[in-house]
Amino acid sequence: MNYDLNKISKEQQKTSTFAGLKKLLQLIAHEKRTLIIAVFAILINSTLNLLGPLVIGHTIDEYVTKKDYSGVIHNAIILFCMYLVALGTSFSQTKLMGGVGQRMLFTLRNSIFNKLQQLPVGFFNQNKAGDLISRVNNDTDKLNQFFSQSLMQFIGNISIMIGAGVFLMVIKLELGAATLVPAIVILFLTLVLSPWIKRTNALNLKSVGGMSAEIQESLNNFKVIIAFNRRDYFRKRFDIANTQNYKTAISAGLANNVFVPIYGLFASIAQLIVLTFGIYLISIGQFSIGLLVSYLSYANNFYNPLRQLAALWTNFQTAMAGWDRISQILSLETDLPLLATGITEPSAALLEFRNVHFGYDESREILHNISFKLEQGKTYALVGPTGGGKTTTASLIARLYDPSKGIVLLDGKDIRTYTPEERSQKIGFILQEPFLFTGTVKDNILYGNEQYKDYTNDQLEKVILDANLGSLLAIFENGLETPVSSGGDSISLGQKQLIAFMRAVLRNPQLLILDEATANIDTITEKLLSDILNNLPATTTRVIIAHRLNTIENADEIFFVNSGEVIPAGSLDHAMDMLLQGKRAS
Ligand SMILES: Nc1ncnc2c1ncn2[C@@H]1O[C@H](COP(=O)(O)OP(=O)(O)OP(=O)(O)O)[C@@H](O)[C@H]1O
Repeated sequence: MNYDLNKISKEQQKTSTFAGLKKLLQLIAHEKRTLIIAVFAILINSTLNLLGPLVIGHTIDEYVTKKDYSGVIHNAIILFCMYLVALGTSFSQTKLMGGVGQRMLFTLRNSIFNKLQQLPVGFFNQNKAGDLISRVNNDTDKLNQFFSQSLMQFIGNISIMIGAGVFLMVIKLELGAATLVPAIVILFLTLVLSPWIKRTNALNLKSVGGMSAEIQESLNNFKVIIAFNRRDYFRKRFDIANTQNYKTAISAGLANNVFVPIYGLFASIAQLIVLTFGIYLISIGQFSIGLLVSYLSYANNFYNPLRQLAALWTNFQTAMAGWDRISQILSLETDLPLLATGITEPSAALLEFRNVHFGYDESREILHNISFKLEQGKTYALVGPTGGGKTTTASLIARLYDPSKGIVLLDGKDIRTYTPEERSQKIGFILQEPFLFTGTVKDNILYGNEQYKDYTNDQLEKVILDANLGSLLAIFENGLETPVSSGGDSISLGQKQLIAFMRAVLRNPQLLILDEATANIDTITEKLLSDILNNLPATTTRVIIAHRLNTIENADEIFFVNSGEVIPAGSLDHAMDMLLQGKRAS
């Protein structure tokens, strides 16, 4: 399945935008009350702004021309009160919408992060972490900016424009129609230019993601970069990503500002029309000076928001481009679905591969028609040349991936019918590169362990001793409280593997997979691990992947994994022969 977010087809993109928009509306559905109050506040604000010019025109025609200064002061006080109320409504809508924006940002980031947690390993193989981080941080912020700052200005400006347009038409129809002609041209230009604005902003967001991916990759590999003195290589790669970002940012900047002068020009043309046509109407006695002053104000009230709408519209297009990138993630379906029903048959085997085929992508099959059974309480070894398919086989046992054809049965049931919790309870997997996060040895041992999560150190130490893991814990200077950093750099690779080993064993799984789990451990500690493995409950099935054949000498059965085949190798000697015969991965 294609999980590469940068290779999503136009068709997929369309569906995901639609699904995404639906989801976006769902995200703010519970804010209905706040939104209604904010819209109400902005409508009051717009109405007051619209009434202002009418009061001014009326003051000129009724009081200024007749030199009635008490009337002027009276209307000035009314205007002042109107401006105060307008200020209050403007403040409250800003506050309300700021809250809506931040809450939406909060929910959205949580939704994306939750979605990322549900996606299968294939998704992370195909996408760069830096790009994903940029989507979670940067793209969501574009939406927040639109919701907290632009949306209400958008509604406010449109309502002022509609109101001003109505006043313009009502006061003098033919003058109103002439004043609004430039707006129709602007509307047409907006419709024509919008897709281009969205596209350039999408490219810019993509390049921000690309740059973030470069930074993340070089930071992750800084030791290798320094050791091989490849700083120049990464500098060049970053330079390319940065140049790309610079170019797309320039295009986006141009696209985002193109409307400002266009709108400005048309607003000025509209004012010229009002002045020329208005003065002509005054000269033939069909219009008053007060009305012309009001009229000019309404024309400004119509065209000024339009000018602001230029900026708001590009904000909207940027937000939508960001939303497209976010919704690409939110609309992804996992290819590891939980099946409601599946094959269930009584089986003596704890795990069975039945005619399993698998490839990481469609172009290349890694496992071809594999069938084998793992029985309860037995120890199995997977041996074979590098790249032969051992980790891939183990990954399918733990359902990190699903077969492209065939079926994996766990305890006689299709493995796809187990929830992730049930599956991880039954299967423990110690990966080649153990994952540790910042905390202590205790935090890392208890990762994902519901049973002992509230145990005190003393209680946990007792559990560790009972599980024969005491000798491993003793290797850590401060025992359970030994600090661990997320990269695991405060401890050695072998120590990391020991923590991963304790973590897996304490969960008491029915099936324990060790993928090169002792590759970085000294011979004495390896002997300790071997004793611990031998003393696991008699029902525990073990699958051991190892290059060092002495690690697997006690295995009940050895499988030779090579070139997409998993073949029973019989004895250790025979496995050794197969390896020595020079069978390499092809
Ligand atoms: N994430 C991946 N995406 C694409 N191909 C992969 C991926 N992981 C492994 N492969 C390919 O699958 C094949 C089998 O790899 P696998 O890691 O299963 O071998 P292995 O026997 O465990 O090797 P090793 O002994 O080095 O750990 C290799 O050709 C490898 O290139």
